[in-house]
This record gives sequence, C-alpha cells and structure tokens, in this order.
Amino acid sequence: MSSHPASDPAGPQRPDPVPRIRPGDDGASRVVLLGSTGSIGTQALEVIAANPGRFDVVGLSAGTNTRLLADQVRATGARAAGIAVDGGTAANPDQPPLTQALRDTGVTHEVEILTGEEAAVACAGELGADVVLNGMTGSIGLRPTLAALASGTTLALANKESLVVGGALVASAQRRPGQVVPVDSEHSALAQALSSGRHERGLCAPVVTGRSEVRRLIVTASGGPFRGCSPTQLAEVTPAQALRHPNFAMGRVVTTNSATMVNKALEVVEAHLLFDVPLEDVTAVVHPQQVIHSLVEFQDGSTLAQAGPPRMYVPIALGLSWPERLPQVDTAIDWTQTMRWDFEPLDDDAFPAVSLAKQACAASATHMAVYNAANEQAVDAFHDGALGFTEILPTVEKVLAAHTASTGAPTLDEVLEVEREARAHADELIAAAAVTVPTYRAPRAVEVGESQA
Ligand SMILES: NC(=O)C1=CN([C@@H]2O[C@H](COP(=O)(O)OP(=O)(O)OC[C@H]3O[C@@H](n4cnc5c(N)ncnc54)[C@H](OP(=O)(O)O)[C@@H]3O)[C@@H](O)[C@H]2O)C=CC1
Ligand SMILES: CC(=O)[C@@H](O)[C@H](O)COP(=O)(O)O
Ligand SMILES: [Mn+2]
Repeated sequence: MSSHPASDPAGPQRPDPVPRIRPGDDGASRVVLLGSTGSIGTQALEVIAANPGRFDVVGLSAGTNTRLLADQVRATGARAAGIAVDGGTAANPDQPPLTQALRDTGVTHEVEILTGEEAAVACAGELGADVVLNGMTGSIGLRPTLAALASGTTLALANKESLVVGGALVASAQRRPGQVVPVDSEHSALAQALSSGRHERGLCAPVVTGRSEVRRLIVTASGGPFRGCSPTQLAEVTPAQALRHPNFAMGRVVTTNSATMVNKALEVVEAHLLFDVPLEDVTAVVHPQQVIHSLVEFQDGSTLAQAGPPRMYVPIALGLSWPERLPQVDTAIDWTQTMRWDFEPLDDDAFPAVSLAKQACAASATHMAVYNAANEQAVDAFHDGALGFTEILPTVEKVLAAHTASTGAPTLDEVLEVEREARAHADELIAAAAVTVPTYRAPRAVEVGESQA
C-alpha cells in the first residue's frame, strides 16, 4: 500500500471525462465501487453525480485502467483507490502507474493506493462503506464479495459470478438479513416484484426465514444477438458478432455470455440463491424487447412483472439506495404508445447453457464453480481465436463431466482449488481444440439477427 501525496506539482491537465461529483453531506451514504472503470462502475458514477450530496464515494477499485481510475478519483474525491494490475508493468504496459496517472490528472488530495489482487478485497472490507457495489467481472469478485459481507456493509451485487460460484459461502458470510441488494436487472426486477408479496426468505429479504406465497420466478432473456440461429449458423459466428448485444452495452464477458445464454444460466442460479426458491421453480423465457425485466408468479395465479427501459440506471440506483427510490433516475416507458412484447421458450438445442447449469447446480456445491471457471477460460479463448463459438459449451460440459462431486459445503480454499483445476482442464481442452476445430479459422460472415423475427 502507498499513498499519493499532494506534493508533486500537477502535470498537464486533461479534460475531465468523469462528471465532477460533489462530496456527500453529513449523513450521505459512503460508497465503494469495485470495477469502477467498467460498464456498471461508470454508470454508477453517473447515478451518483446526478444525486449531489446523497453519496460520498470513499473508495474506487479497478483492474487495469489507471488513467480512468485517476480521473474518477479526481471527480469523486475518493480517499482510496485500488488497482489490480498497476500500469507501467509488463502485465499492463499501456497505462501509466496509478501514482503517475493521479499526478497527470491533477489530483491534489491524499489518496491511499492499494495494488494487486488484494486491493479490491481491502476496498470492499476496510473502508467503512455503507454500500459496496461489486461491479467486477468474473469469479475474481468472490473474495471482495465475502469481505464486503463480513464487514457488515450493504452489498449491491452486480458481480453475479461471486454468488453463483460461492453459493453457501456467500450465504454464510451474510451478517444481517437483507444485506445483499441485487443489481443484475432481472434480480432487481424480482426483488421489486417480491416486495409486493409475502416472501420473507432469501439473502435480500427482510427476514431470513418465513413463509412464501411465491410459486415461480420467471427470468427474462433477450435471446442475445443469435436468437433464432441454428447450431450450424452458430458454428461460424465471430467474436465481433457475439459482442453486438441487441439492447445493452456491457463488458466483454457478460455480452459474450448473453450470446451463448450462459448469462441466463448464471442468472437462473443467481435467482435460486438470492431468493431461496427451488431451482426447478426458476424458469427462463426469451423476451427480446427486454422491457419486462422478470416476473414473479404467486400461489393464487397472479403474476407481477417489473417493467422499465432496457437500461441499468434504475437497478444501479436501487442497489445504492435500497429500498428508497431516487427521483428521475431514468425515463419511464411511454405507455400511451403502441408497443409489442414477445415471449418465447428457450431453444435448448441451440443454447444448452441453462439446462446444463441446472444439472450442474443440482449435482454438487462445487459444480457451478467449475461451470463458471471453464466458461471464463472458454470465453477468453473464443476472443483469442482459439475456440469456436459452439465449442464454448462443450468445453464447459467436458470439464464438468470430469469433476468429482463435492460432499457438503466447501470452504473458500476448496472452491478456489476447484476453480484452479477447472481452468487448467479447460485450457488443456482448448489447446487441443485449437488444433482440431478448424471451422473457426475461416468463418462465414453471418449477419447478426439475420434469422431474427
Ligand atoms: N454491464 C451491465 O450492464 C451488467 C453487468 N452485470 C454484471 O456486472 C459485472 C460487471 O460487468 P461489466 O461492468 O459489464 O464489466 P466490464 O468488463 O465493463 O467491467 C469490469 C470491471 O471490473 C474491473 N476488474 C477486472 N478485474 C479486476 C480486479 N482483479 N480487481 C478489481 N477490478 C477488476 C475492470 O477494470 P479495468 O477495466 O480497469 O481492467 C472493470 O472496471 C459482471 O459480473 C456482469 O455480469 C450485470 C448486469 C448488467
Ligand atoms: C442488463 C442485464 O442485467 C444483463 O445481464 C442482461 O440481462 C443481458 O441480457 P441477456 O443475457 O438476457 O441477453
Ligand atoms: Mn442480467
């Protein structure tokens, strides 16, 4: 750990790309953003900037982007900044070291600088935040999630991987009922709809145990950029096509996961764990417009849906201020206009991700850690040109098949070890696939959406 002193003269000033944020008033909510330079992190800063005095950003943590992180420190006045891979190193040569970036952007206040993988963990657990928003990508977010919960802070959870991989570990790290507030749009929708009916169970409910009137949770899916494509067409899609989500601009991993439907698979398990609803009572359906963000079916046959524009501002704002709603967070849907909503079943043959996850989740407490780790390796390999799109799920399936079911609830070390083994196994399969799967080498351009309605 080091600190950025105000003694160095400010370097050349660049235009400030982050809106200046007024420090919080007394009583403002102290916020830590993990993954502040990503899609969720930058949108969270927009929400915070639009509510002057309501929030006090005490810490920011990022992976590699020291320049943007420094701009955000300047804009928010954050007293602590964490960077996993500092600039000016062999692993991150294109960015300046964080101390340099802070100087360059004209930061004059004292900043505690944390570096390495522990930085996000420390930011999550040690800055005395009221709310930690975990907007990191991947299961690397697990330890920060656990640290935030152990500190007693509210955890606004966008990083679904940490819950899906950690499972019972996350549940047992919880210090008080309602400590987890989902930021994932579908789960924010479910939390909002559940607030209208009796369901006193789960990680984000006001009471940990109690009766439920819920019969089913219905998680909506866009269907991704390849909705309606046949397996043959899918074999030839390119990374650029997979990154064209129909409705949301998101990071690379979650966008690719939307294209394979792995995102929906993770979200079905996420809903099961967040709301303590049996896996068989969580259903995914395709709803291309993504205006209905998810639905709760109650025991009397009534269904409540949460609707809004397909944007993340409301789920992020609710994550930061739950259960209070902030004013004018987004433009509401104009219900006076003619519009159409479509719903269709998942195509399990072309997109087996959800059914595979349901089997994995039922198999043992470590199978979803394997599923996610193998998928993360396969997604990277797909973008590196080492694996075809339709090889992603078979890779996950093979790594799962080789995994020995755990007995009982695993410790954190056991989960991390299972992940390491799964990544190594996936890498072996990917290395073999790079030789034996030539289809990806000469892709036919498939027009994204060519077979969509
Ligand atoms: N984007 C969206 O609309 C939605 C996202 N989500 C979920 O939210 C999470 C974030 O997604 P998204 O914002 O799209 O992803 P991005 O790829 O846009 O952002 C990821 C963030 O994580 C940071 N990061 C990576 N590794 C580390 C690390 N070791 N320590 C600290 N920070 C790290 C990155 O830093 P850097 O860039 O500096 O390397 C970046 O700030 C994912 O779990 C995703 O599934 C859920 C619903 C919607
Ligand atoms: C905005 C959000 O929550 C994402 O997880 C989004 O839902 C992705 O959409 P699909 O995975 O349904 O394509
Ligand atoms: Mn989602």
